[in-house]
Amino acid sequence: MSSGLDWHDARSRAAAAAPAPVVEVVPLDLAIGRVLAEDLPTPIPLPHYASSAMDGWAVRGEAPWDLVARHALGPGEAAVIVTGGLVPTGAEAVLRAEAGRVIADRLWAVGETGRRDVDGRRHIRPAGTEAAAGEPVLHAGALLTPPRVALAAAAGADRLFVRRRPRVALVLTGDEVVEAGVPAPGMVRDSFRIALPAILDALGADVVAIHRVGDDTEATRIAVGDDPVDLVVTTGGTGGSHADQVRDAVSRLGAEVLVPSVAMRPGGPTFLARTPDRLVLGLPGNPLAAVLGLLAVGGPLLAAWTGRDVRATTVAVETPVEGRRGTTRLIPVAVRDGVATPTAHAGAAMLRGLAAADAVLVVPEGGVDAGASAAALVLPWPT
Ligand SMILES: Nc1nc2c(c(=O)[nH]1)N[C@H]1C(S)=C(S)[C@@H](COP(=O)(O)OP(=O)(O)OC[C@H]3O[C@@H](n4cnc5c(N)ncnc54)[C@H](O)[C@@H]3O)O[C@H]1N2
Ligand code: MOO
Repeated sequence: MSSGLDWHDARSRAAAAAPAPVVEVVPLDLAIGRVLAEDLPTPIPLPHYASSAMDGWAVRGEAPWDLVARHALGPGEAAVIVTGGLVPTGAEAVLRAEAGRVIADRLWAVGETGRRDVDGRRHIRPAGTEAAAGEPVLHAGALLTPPRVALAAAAGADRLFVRRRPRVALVLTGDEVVEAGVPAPGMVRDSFRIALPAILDALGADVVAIHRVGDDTEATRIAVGDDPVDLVVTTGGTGGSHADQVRDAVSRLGAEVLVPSVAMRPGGPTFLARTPDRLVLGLPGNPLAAVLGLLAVGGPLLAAWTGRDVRATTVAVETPVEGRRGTTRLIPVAVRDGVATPTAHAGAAMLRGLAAADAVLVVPEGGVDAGASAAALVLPWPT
């Protein structure tokens, strides 16, 4: 395996490989977590009619008022109104229920509160105070959080134009991999079938097919090209030994290699290629190496593809972290009060280090001094 492409270059190339977004229309309940593809102007002002902010009476003119049941008030008239109710034309204020009293069919304002409600022309929410008709209330590229979808609903939307999530097939390679139970010596229990779809989901993509193949180039070629997907993520078989058939399989599909390997450790054998009809992200078989390859290269690819931000942060380190010449080191860290501590058992073939981590420290070749800050990848799952 060559030393690989520089970490930053690999990530830039991955981001640049993202295809133009495909737009689809989804109902509001399926829009949460998606990225809006077009600006959303509200067709109506928000609120779209003058409404009451309190339960009480809409009033016009001075007390006492005659109570009427009409949607137009003359001077000296009042009508019962509830919170959110349509304010009658001519109304100048809403007198709160607790600040008015009806005596012999006539309404009076009570006390200082009543006087303030009326004199201050209070508790009427005029139309258009939140947005004018035609004003965009959400912009293309917005991640559709629950309040943003609620805002779209308030503007009368039933469906939204969103970016389609990339469809992904997983191709898990390895003669020695078993999918259930306790593995015999020489066999390993699969780490990826459950974890990778969940991580890809968090990165904004949908795993729609999963293949298991042995260490066989032709079977791998067929599996990689099999499904109508946008991206294939493979595991194992990247390392350059005689059993590492994934690169050969992808080249048989006429692939252009975009990232041949990355100068990072672990995860260096990660590659990204483009066949005529799909992208292929090749992850190493070692579990930690695979997940870090996915975050390091798949992260910027899928961020650019789905219109989300690459999630990164900075953390401080208490003890110096050594760099490694020509390589970016990736170190799972626990983070407490902004200070990162490497987790134990973080070998490329292990999982405990990542299982205990809150972030992944990105150590440049010069290392990180004690007390200094360094970049860290944010893990796309709750920690
Ligand atoms: N001669 C060389 N050997 C290796 C090199 C190299 O450059 N030259 N690179 C090393 C590095 S770094 C890594 S990382 C691995 C990459 O390995 P592969 O991508 O080829 O993966 P495999 O050889 O198929 O498997 C490696 C390891 O991972 C285990 N594995 C595979 N699939 C799974 C799975 N689904 N769940 C859990 N574990 C899995 C597999 O059993 C092996 O133990 O190569 C180094 N060697
Ligand atoms: O880079 Mo490998 O990914 O060390 O295990």
